[in-house]
Amino acid sequence: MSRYLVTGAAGFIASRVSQFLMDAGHTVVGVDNLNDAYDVRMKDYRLQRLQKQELFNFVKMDISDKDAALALVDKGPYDGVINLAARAGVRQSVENPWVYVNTNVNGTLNMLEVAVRTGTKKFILASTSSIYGSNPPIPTPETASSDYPLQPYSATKKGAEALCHSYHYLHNLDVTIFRYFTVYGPAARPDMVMFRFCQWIAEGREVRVNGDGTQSRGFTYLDDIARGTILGLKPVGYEVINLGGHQVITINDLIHKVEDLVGKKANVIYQDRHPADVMENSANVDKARSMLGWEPQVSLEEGIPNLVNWYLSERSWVSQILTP
Ligand SMILES: NC(=O)c1ccc[n+]([C@@H]2O[C@H](COP(=O)([O-])OP(=O)(O)OC[C@H]3O[C@@H](n4cnc5c(N)ncnc54)[C@H](O)[C@@H]3O)[C@@H](O)[C@H]2O)c1
Repeated sequence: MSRYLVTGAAGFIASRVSQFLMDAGHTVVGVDNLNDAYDVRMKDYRLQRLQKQELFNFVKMDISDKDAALALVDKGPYDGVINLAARAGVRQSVENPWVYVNTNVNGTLNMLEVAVRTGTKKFILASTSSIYGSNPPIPTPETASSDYPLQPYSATKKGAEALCHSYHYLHNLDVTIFRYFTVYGPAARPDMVMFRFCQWIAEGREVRVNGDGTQSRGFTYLDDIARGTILGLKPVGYEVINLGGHQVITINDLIHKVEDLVGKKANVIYQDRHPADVMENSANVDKARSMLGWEPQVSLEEGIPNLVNWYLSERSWVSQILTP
């Protein structure tokens, strides 16, 4: 069985990736600094579930701290480093770009060093669809331009991707970069639209929508993303691969679906659209299909009820979670 270093392990995606790795019998060294980018109770919830399992070893640390990061060398060797820790989110990066550069660029550099210094052959980086800017071809292939990031978040991911390429070139590190499109599922990030809509509708709060709600998103279910990420552990050389859902839905239709499932009418307040928001996003996943044999399996018809039912079953505490 193998041993993987997973950063951001208390996070939405990395906690699921860690779970899937352990389900397959692998050991996970999970790293997270449990920062307060969003309500930390959500991170504690995910982490507690992982920490109940013997195959999980948690290290609380900041990946942007070089000395702390390099201490992970002594905890090696690893069969792969899966670097999913990041400051995520487009809008917050406009307000505090420094923390994004520290985590997403310096942190990735530190994890690349850990990989090289432990003789690790495989590195996975989480990147983002927002790297494609405001007007990419739809559905967006990996060949679409990512040369002109529109906010610091995308710019830091672009920098992280470039660092990965240099380590691949210099050290022959095998790298898979995943550009995830919008992800949703149980224990979702509270700053993202799916969680907010569930909470706001279920609790009778105002449902704030940026723009008129006609913008659409290709949502991808968490388990599909976690499965795809693990498929990316196979040797590929250096590849950038989209992982995204095959189904697109407008924000207004999403509200209607959640209303039906929760059994309450939403009190929708339409606000000005933020310039950092794109009108449409949807992934071309031909490359993931052909290189990894990956196919999204969970439809919105199945995935949205999974999230809403999770919310309702955990309502006693998730109703309190702060949604920025
Ligand atoms: N969720 C999405 O829709 C989405 C879309 C595109 C890309 N991504 C990328 O996928 C990855 C995972 O995203 P997520 O949605 O699970 O986010 P998340 O915020 O839930 O998870 C990230 C985790 O990393 C940890 N972290 C942040 N900075 C750290 C640091 N300096 N040191 C150690 N740990 C740190 C956080 O505490 C958090 O638990 C990120 O790289 C993100 O940019 C996510």
